[in-house]
Amino acid sequence: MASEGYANGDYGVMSDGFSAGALFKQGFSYTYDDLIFHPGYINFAVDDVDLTTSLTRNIKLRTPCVSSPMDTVSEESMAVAMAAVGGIGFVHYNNTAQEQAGIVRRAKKQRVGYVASPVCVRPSDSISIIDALKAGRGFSSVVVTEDGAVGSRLVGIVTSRDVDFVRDRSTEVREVMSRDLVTAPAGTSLEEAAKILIGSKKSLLPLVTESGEFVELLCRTDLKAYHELPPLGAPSLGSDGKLLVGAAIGTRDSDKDRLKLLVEAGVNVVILDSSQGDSMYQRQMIEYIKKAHPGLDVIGGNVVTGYQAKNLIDAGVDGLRVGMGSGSICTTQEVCAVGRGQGTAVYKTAAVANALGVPIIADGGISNSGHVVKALSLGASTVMMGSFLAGTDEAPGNFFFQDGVKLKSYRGMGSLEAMTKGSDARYLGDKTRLKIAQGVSGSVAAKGSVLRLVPYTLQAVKQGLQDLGVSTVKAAHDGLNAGVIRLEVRSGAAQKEGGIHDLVSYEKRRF
Ligand SMILES: NC(=O)C1=CN([C@@H]2O[C@H](COP(=O)(O)OP(=O)(O)OC[C@H]3O[C@@H](n4cnc5c(N)ncnc54)[C@H](O)[C@@H]3O)[C@@H](O)[C@H]2O)C=CC1
Ligand SMILES: O=c1[nH]c(=O)c2[nH+]cn([C@@H]3O[C@H](COP(=O)(O)O)[C@@H](O)[C@H]3O)c2[nH]1
Ligand SMILES: [K+]
Repeated sequence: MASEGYANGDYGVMSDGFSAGALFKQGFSYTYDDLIFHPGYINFAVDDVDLTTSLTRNIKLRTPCVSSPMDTVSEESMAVAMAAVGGIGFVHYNNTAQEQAGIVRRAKKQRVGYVASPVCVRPSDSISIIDALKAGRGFSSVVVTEDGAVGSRLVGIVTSRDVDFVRDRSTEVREVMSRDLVTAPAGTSLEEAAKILIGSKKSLLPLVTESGEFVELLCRTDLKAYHELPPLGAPSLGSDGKLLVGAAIGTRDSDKDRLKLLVEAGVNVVILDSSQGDSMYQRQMIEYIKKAHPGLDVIGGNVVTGYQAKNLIDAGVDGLRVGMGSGSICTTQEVCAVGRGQGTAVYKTAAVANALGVPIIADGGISNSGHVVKALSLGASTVMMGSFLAGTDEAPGNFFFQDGVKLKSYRGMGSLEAMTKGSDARYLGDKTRLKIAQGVSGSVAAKGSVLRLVPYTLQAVKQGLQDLGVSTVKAAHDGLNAGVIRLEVRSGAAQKEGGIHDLVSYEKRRF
């Protein structure tokens, strides 16, 4: 029984499934889960898959993952970790401009492997401070400096071994601290510092300036953890030679002052953070930034249509953030009746933006490696993740337990909780504004370190691209445009079949 394709002699290659162009013409809004790709031909090894991609017109990344500018996702540790794995973090702006710029400045200063913002105490502090640190932060080795801050003269180190058997917890740190210290000169390479620390058999190695000021800290526990991690590869560095760090700002007049501080702090790229980016506010802001800070890349959004994308590209953006209502904590589609299924949104915006040389960030709705493969294959150059990265060691906030499960808080930036905090800074205490929530506040399971989660996820993404028969992100885009990559919509039953089924119990271990 010859099908139309067979009759043409293509044996179904080009008539099986749909090209993206044909599939997305049908009037439905598709999510990632609605869609499934046909496998292609594999003529390369999985390790030959290269995920190098573009974040913006001018910024390239080795890893197509970025962290969302949300206050339960992206602060200093996340920005450092995302750059360490070859991606980038976007620092949120639900804080004062000074706080945000401080986070950017510290993240950019950080060297991968060294402790981010090491805690210091003063010699006159009581040792109960160590008890509090152990309870709240989970560590008990700290550096003692004259002023109790980084940059001040190093005088000692206290570890739990120094304070274990001291009954009087008001005893001053100076009485118990170790003064016999092994140090390394400021600027020592990680490799060299690691050798010194391992050789010393101590738990901490402070790096000090010639005049004795404490500047950086290497920790044995971290070193052990790194040793067990997949190799991280080269970090994302800016043209300044420092870690690449992004930040979000709004489109109000006050955001111009915020931006000035961010630029002074060395920010490499900014995102204009809005649920509906095709606005006069955003156009005015883009025009302002391009004049005031001509070297700075600007990402506009969010958008979900080709029309919106074209408008922001005409206004001068260097990258676009795509997604409206697809986020795990989003209620925008319910509250405002606008948005789009994320699969359709990525395809439709990328079709316009890629042709004009502007990369797309697929933002929201990423819950597994398959979603990353789908986003990249539908035209995105990077994916932005909120919930996927919330709950990692590097996300802000402390872990807590609920019914025996280890959790961290995660909330939408349009949730009442986030707005109430941010409005104080953003709207200068305007409590008369009617606040309508477009997001919720909740929690997510603990996921370990970004330094493990992202590399494992990307290995799965590489396997996905290999199955599709494409070895680069660009090849995926080209294959989709040429109609060589074929896809179709999964029925409800097909989606069920594609998931785990018919088991009485199972354990899902991802890696
Ligand atoms: N991606 C998504 O689906 C969604 C994301 N969110 C997130 O929630 C947060 C808040 O989003 P939005 O409420 O869209 O923030 P927004 O700051 O863009 O908009 C808030 C309100 O302020 C107005 N506005 C903005 N600039 C203005 C100016 N210069 N003068 C006067 N009015 C101005 C806007 O039109 C809007 O009514 C963001 O972090 C966003 O990413 C919220 C909803 C959906
Ligand atoms: O409707 C919304 N209300 C909110 O309060 C909100 N906060 C964040 N976002 C958007 O969701 C993205 C993160 O989504 P995921 O958790 O699915 O990765 C983020 O990157 C944002 O685009 C929101 N959307
Ligand atoms: K949603």
